Amino acid sequence: MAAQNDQLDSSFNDLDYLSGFGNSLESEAIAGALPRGQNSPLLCPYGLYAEQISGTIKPSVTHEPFAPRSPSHGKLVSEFNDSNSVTTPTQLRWRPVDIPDRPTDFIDGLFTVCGAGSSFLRHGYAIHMYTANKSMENCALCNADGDFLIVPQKGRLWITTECGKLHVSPGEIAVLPQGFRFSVEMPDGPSRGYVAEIFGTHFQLPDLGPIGANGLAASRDFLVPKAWFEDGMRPGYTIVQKYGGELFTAKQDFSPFNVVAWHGNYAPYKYDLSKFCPYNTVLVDHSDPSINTVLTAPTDKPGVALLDFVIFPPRWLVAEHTFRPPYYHRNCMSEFMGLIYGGYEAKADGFLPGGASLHSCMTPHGPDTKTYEATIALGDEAKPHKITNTMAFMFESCLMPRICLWALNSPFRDHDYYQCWIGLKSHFKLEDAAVQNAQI
Ligand SMILES: O=C(O)Cc1cc(O)ccc1O
Ligand SMILES: [Fe+2]
Repeated sequence: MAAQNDQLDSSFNDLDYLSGFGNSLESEAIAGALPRGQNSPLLCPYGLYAEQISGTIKPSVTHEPFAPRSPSHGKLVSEFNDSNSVTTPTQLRWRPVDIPDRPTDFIDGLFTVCGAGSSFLRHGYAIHMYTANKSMENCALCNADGDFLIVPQKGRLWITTECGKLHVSPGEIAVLPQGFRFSVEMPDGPSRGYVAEIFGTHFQLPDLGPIGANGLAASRDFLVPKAWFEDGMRPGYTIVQKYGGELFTAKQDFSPFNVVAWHGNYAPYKYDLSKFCPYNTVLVDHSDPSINTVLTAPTDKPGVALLDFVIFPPRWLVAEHTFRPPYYHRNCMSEFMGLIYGGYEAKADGFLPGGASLHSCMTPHGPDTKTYEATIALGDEAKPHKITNTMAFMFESCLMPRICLWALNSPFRDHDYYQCWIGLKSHFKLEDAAVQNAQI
């Protein structure tokens, strides 16, 4: 490899970021590299090419034609229909999927669980998971279908993008908008995580409404990489293009991470979930989980999300004479849940870090029997209580998901999930009601 930034090997240590959500930013790895006063000068500084999305040493078009990737991947879906997925209103749950022993990088380890709509029609979403153990080598992924929101559950991800480097640990998330080329290193080896992909829109911060100016995720905690580039020949470098859920490859002889400077408000970013400032009830009742929305991808209907990313972080539970765990419910949104670490307040067992559950539109769900009974046994004596060591999350959509067959038939599927509610007994006391009514 020829001339590169000095700190290539240590470049993920002590990374410095730009900050702010949706801000127009600019970054130069070499001072003076950004064209000033215009975007397309006849000659750019230092002999660079200007390119929309990036300002590069060589434009990204200089590659050989794309061809279907071999071996084909086969487990990524971006248009959900009866050729690749099925529907069921049944409550679904999965144990954490084992991380393979065979060398598997982020691309090979990625598989779709469920989703709705179509990347071709620019409306919908896909929920994927990955289990992998090795860095992508001499290749970069470019997703033409949509934006990726990556939630690592195990193992750090060192992500090189055309805008620079992001160092993402479990407990943090990264968003890689449509069209950016990126490469994922896995410094910890065995790694697992969740990915929400949205078609046709981008994530926003939720409107804070009556909360006012402060709270939930703060704009300044979203971190954007600083420009970083590498120069020189990289023979046999592969660009993997995800297009319509299929993967295509094209060869080029240089690294795509050759962007010396960039500006604009379209950039990858990361966010540390521990920075989230949760709001909740301070007297009675249980809030709708949308109160804990970190990011939302809207539809054209105000207030109806294509995909909300909601978290259940450590927090105080203080509500009086209230059933504090999530209430029993069925609702118009479909809820995919994952657990990054710890336990989840509605499930005493069976919902494990790295596992997942899906409760689709109008499918009833809620706390398992053990959680219900423990809550009732504690009764109204429950003091303010802090739930700690927990980070669960939900991808919630107004579109009804179809489920990929490999997820439905997975050996990690918990076929006994329904048993967690079967023991819920009727506590209805008809005699008490009769006595009370007689007294009136
Ligand atoms: O179903 C779930 O566990 C998610 C959820 C949590 C909560 O606190 C209230 C409603 C809800 O859907
Ligand atoms: Fe729910």
